[in-house]
Amino acid sequence: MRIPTTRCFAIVPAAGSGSRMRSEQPKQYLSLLGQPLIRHTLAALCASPVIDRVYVVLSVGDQEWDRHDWTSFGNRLVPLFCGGASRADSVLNGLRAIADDTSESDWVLVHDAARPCLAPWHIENLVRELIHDEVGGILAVPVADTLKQADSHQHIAATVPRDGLWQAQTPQMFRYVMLKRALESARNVTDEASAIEAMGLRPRLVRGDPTNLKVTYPLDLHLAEWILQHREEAS
Ligand SMILES: Nc1ccn([C@@H]2O[C@H](COP(=O)(O)OP(=O)(O)OP(=O)(O)O)[C@@H](O)[C@H]2O)c(=O)n1
Ligand SMILES: C[C@](O)(CO)[C@H](O)COP(=O)(O)O
Repeated sequence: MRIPTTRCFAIVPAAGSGSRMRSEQPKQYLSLLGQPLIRHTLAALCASPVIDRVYVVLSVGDQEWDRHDWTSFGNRLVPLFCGGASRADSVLNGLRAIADDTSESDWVLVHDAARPCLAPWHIENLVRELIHDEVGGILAVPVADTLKQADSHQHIAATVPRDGLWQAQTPQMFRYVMLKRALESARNVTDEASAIEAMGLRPRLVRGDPTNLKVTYPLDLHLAEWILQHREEAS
């Protein structure tokens, strides 16, 4: 793939506590095929020829990071101990921390540390589709199941038409200055795209696939292991 002249940086929010995983360790450090889960995520991003540098946003008190050897990634990987109370805070703190190393028009790909099965083609498809886009966009997958709206007694109140509904993933790719301004003015956003939407803009949906899952619950760790071991079959 032609390397874009505009630079692309990755920011990896990795300062969460993983409460839904119900594990002693923050889930980003749980063992996945003998390596900390986060190493798979960082390896996928650092191996990409279209990403110039990977910044991983760790919690200020992260005790785990320094127990591992990250030297194989060289200077392509930069840890930032500036995680915040929410994922959006962590991303914004990361953007502020790299202000001197980026230009306003650089692209930023925000990717969850908790998505270790990111494949090269996911990154390449996203960058190819968005590199000349006015706004940017996200990897996402069309909803496949029928969706039900629950009432307060967990009975079905309604069936939600799934036409046009997509499940958001990461990376989410926006220009540095647009994303920083959007997150500085947004309130209670779940992802970068919703901050951009709050500015009245419409990010593009780039089709991914379910293998780029977010490890949220214990079962997800086993699914991620299977995906990484059966990458060819799974794609
Ligand atoms: N204050 C936070 C919260 C989350 N994250 C990161 O955002 C990503 C996606 O969030 P999620 O899956 O919700 O992770 P956790 O918040 O750790 O999980 P939980 O909601 O179960 O506590 C994860 O890589 C997580 O480390 C972060 O950097 N800073
Ligand atoms: C950003 C994200 O992965 C898109 O699906 C998701 O919103 C993260 O949500 P979480 O609650 O922080 O896991």
